[in-house]
Amino acid sequence: MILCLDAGNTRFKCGVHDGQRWCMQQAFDYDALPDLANLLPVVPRHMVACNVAGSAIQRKIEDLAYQLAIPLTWLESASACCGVRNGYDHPTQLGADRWAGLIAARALSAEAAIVVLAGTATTIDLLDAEGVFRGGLILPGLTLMRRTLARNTSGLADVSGHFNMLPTNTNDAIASGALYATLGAIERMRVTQGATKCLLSGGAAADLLPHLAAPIHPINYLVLEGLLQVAKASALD
Ligand SMILES: Nc1ncnc2c1ncn2[C@@H]1O[C@H](COP(=O)(O)OP(=O)(O)O)[C@@H](O)[C@H]1O
Ligand SMILES: CC(C)(COP(=O)(O)O)[C@@H](O)C(=O)NCCC(=O)O
Ligand SMILES: [K+]
Repeated sequence: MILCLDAGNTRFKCGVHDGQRWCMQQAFDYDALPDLANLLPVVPRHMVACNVAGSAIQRKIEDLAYQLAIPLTWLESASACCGVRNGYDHPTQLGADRWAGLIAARALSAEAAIVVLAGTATTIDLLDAEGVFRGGLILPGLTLMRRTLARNTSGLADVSGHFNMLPTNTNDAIASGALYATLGAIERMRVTQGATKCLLSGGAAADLLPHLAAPIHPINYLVLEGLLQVAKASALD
């Protein structure tokens, strides 16, 4: 019984796996973290976590493990793990959530793939057919793009608009601009790297999905799948 926890900059994602299947997979606001023990369907035996949200969140996750009285394994980016090799100049600089996403992608298939995590930031990473992470992009996420425009202009507000190929009002122009920028980066990565297969995950994935060309594989909680692989490789149960 493994508790997998992915701490992102907006929310944390939590999954409980019983060795056969996920008993729970859910995204929570950080307010819920101190009480998470009461929200779990079962008592886990181990926790595997990754965190890109800073040291205060790290301490809260450590407190949770203490409260549950279970060992906590942190996933940190490294040179290699679970059949993936890390091509970053400094492998430990890579966000642990991206590393988990790449590990999950490799476990799902041995084909080359673009891994897109659409969260607070959007990351677009290339995993080649040999399991090497070759490099990737970091963009502001869709919400962050819209919010940044609103914060830094006097004429634009953060009001949700709709996607339009040729927007004719301000709100749609902002929403469509953020989508075009993100879709353009994904498609350009696919074309220039010759890897058309694309795995898509993250809280904003649903906004991107209708606009991306096949083959596109939406996967809920890809980072949790990567953490589970790490748990399995460490023979945690
Ligand atoms: N209920 C929600 N709460 C927060 N963000 C949401 C929600 N539904 C969709 N989103 C979108 O998902 C993004 C957060 O995705 P997530 O994968 O949880 O990010 P992170 O891993 O960075 O915390 C937000 O920036 C927003 O675009
Ligand atoms: C790129 C990120 C900010 C994404 O964070 P998220 O959107 O998941 O909250 C995170 O993976 C991070 O802090 N990475 C470290 C730098 C890097 O990956 O190069
Ligand atoms: K992300």
